[in-house]
Amino acid sequence: MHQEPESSVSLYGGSSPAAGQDTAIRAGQVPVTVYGLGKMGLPLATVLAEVTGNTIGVDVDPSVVGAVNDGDCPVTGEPGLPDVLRTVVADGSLVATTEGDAAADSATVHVVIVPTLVEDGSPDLTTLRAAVSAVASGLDPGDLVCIESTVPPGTCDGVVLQQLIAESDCERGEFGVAFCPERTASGRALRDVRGAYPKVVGGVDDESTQAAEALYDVVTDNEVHTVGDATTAECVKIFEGVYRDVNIALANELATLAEELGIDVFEAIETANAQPYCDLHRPGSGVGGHCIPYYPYFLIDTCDTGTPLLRRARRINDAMPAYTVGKLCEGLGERGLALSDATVAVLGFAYRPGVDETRESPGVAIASLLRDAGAAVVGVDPVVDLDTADVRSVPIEDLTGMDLDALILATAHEEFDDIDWSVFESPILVDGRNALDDAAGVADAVMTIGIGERARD
Ligand SMILES: NC(=O)C1=CN([C@@H]2O[C@H](COP(=O)(O)OP(=O)(O)OC[C@H]3O[C@@H](n4cnc5c(N)ncnc54)[C@H](O)[C@@H]3O)[C@@H](O)[C@H]2O)C=CC1
Ligand SMILES: CC(=O)N[C@@H]1[C@@H](OP(=O)(O)OP(=O)(O)OC[C@H]2O[C@@H](n3ccc(=O)[nH]c3=O)[C@H](O)[C@@H]2O)O[C@H](C(=O)O)[C@@H](O)[C@@H]1O
Repeated sequence: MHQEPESSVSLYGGSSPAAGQDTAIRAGQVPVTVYGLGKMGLPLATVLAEVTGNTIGVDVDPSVVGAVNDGDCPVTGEPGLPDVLRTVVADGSLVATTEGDAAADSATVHVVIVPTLVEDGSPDLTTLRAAVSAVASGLDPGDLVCIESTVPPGTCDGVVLQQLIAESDCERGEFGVAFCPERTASGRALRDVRGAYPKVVGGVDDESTQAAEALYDVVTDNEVHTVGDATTAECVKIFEGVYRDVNIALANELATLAEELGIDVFEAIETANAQPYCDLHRPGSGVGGHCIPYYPYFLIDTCDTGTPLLRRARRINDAMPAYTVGKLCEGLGERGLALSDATVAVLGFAYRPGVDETRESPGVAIASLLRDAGAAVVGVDPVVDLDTADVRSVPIEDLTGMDLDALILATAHEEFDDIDWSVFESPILVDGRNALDDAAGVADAVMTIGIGERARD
């Protein structure tokens, strides 16, 4: 499957001195297989192909594999990625396949970056285990397995390592396992993978850490931060995520206080953040994606130690879609209208601007609450194909001809900046992202999360 170098070089077990490993990686003597070619896996596989010249990408979705092998980029919204992908496919540095077992056979480095989702508050490692099974089928002594999927603490040591030993012919100590988290965000993935931030690596043993350090020293333009073990590295990634969730919850709570106090919370936040000891986040209609809303459960559900703050933050953020709908009800009530009699447009189903992802998305939750209350709902999103049965999807331009009682902005896509608000007959606007200041002059009522009545006047 991989290009057959004169001799494959293993990174684990000291078969080549550290100095030689860099050269071997760049010479294509370290064949790499990446499992998962999604929003993060494809940019990662592309960069690994750039630096190793000998990378295979595995995905279970034949359409993804087909597109990649045609040199087409199935991941949207990533500046620069289509061109780099086309180049590494054309020169043979990257080949995609659905055949995980075969791709594992010829690799000496295996990088796993498949989804780790949460079902009913519990982390679901089914997909991770499936990818690890493919790795096990081709695992050889000297191989290195790097887990980049975000996982609960203890997964590399307690799940991945054990599964590899059970499902391969290798013993502990013959191969390496390291956790090497992706500190990457959609929309800037290529830049982030190449080294916007230091790369963290932590192995199940010192040799794994050193082997992973050798690999990522070649991949990142930034530093490689080694930590004591894989569990510490897993915690680094999750701590970053729960820090964000808790701080967004704080911002959301302060926003509701600001409305009672009649101030503009954004002015207060911006002013407070002007000194280095404060980093208040932004309040809004909710917290979406398959990362930030999920990561707290990687601690809540897997640790015995109580996590009341993480739980409370999740409840506060999960309540923001209902809070947003509640503001609409207030506005409709002032006109003697009930939600069940209203026609409402929800602007934004993606969880954040420009990203084609709706998991845990606030806009989706808001539309569902509106429908449950009997409202007629239309949805508008420039990047997401709305295929929910109960929400009629309309292009932005069709909004102007519609008889709408209200519009709710759930996600501030830049395309919404061009909406001519003057064409609407005095609708109620609920601004979930403080992004509609242009509309204030024309809409009858703009109700912004975090801005009180007095501050609006
Ligand atoms: N999306 C993001 O902003 C970030 C995600 N991450 C982490 O990266 C991991 C992947 O996330 P995304 O790339 O966003 O997911 P995604 O949902 O965009 O892509 C996942 C890809 O994996 C494929 N796949 C599923 N099972 C597979 C298997 N057994 N073998 C091979 N491929 C398989 C799917 O077909 C899909 O193409 C997750 O653990 C996430 O926590 C980390 C940092 C940022
Ligand atoms: C700690 C951190 O900043 N993590 C980043 C995060 O990226 P992600 O794509 O999930 O976007 P995000 O900006 O965190 O937004 C998540 C959700 O939270 C909302 N959000 C975000 C920031 C904020 O101040 N207020 C707020 O309401 C967004 O609207 C969105 O619905 O999660 C990524 C991940 O780990 O998957 C991670 O790589 C990214 O660096």
